[in-house]
Amino acid sequence: MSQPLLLQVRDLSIEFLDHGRVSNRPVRGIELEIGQGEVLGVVGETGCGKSITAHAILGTLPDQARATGQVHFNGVEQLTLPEKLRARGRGDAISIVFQNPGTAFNPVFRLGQQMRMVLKRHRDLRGDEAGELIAQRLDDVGLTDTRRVVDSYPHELSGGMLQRVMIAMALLCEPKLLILDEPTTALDVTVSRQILLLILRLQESLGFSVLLITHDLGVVKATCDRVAVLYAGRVVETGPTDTVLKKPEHPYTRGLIGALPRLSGERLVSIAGQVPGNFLGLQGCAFADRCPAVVDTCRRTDPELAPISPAHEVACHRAGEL
Ligand SMILES: Nc1ncnc2c1ncn2[C@@H]1O[C@H](COP(=O)(O)OP(=O)(O)OP(=O)(O)O)[C@@H](O)[C@H]1O
Repeated sequence: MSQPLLLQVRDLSIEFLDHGRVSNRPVRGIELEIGQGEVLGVVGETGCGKSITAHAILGTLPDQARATGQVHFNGVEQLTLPEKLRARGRGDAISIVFQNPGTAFNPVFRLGQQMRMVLKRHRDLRGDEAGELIAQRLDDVGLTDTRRVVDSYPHELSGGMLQRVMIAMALLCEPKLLILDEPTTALDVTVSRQILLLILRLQESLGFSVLLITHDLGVVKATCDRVAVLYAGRVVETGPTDTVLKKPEHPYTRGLIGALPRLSGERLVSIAGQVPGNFLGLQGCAFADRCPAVVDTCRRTDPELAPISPAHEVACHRAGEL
């Protein structure tokens, strides 16, 4: 990576506790890096630990969860910081846009009021100054009838418009990192595409970094500089998007690529089997039961993430052989 590092996640593990005992370990030693102005895609099937990793980075894990490892943001370790000092608490550092805009807003306040509350809390801005910035951000996201938008309640706008407002709101405090958790899953294909292109355009002009969580490699291909493929709470392959998609080394990544829709109309090949329901007590490689290239070693030892070429890392005993 050529850019200076903005986010570095080292050996992040997350456990859930039930009556003082560990009931699940959905994240098991995740490693991620994002450079300044870079777009990183985090991809994997449902239940692989994508969202919960984002919550650990933000410092918004549920009370019964415990995170270990390191999350360095701008060189400052976040996991051990008091809540108020965390990057998330400052508003100008990390913002998040969730999948479902319908539940992200307070239904009883007009959208303009909600945006003003954000500016007052995080930037101590109010009055005309706040109004101008809100109008500018709404214009940036393609909502030109700003008066109507700020006077609306959330239920008065379409899903696509609300998603744009959510992006505008997330950018009000000029974050250095924008986390997008399946930002367009709830939208139809055309609107989803417009929103992703919009985010990329804003990312280029405003210069923030993006962590894009998705289960769709097609979206990663169209938008991300680098990609990290997650399986059962671990990164199994990571590298520049072009390299990983053209020369995938992990059988799981190959499976995800095989499941992408083709223009040629070829039949989709989905990966047989399912992600394990609970990752506690897993032995060996978590993908072994679904892997077409499994050998004995895979069932005994969990492979480490290791470089296979500059900037391209894979956690597979068979990497380079297949
Ligand atoms: N509040 C919770 N209590 C207990 N376990 C949880 C909780 N939230 C998440 N988990 C566990 O963490 C696992 C990973 O969840 P996560 O939401 O991060 O998956 P994901 O990869 O983002 O999936 P999706 O694409 O469906 O959002 C879940 O399968 C579940 O076992």
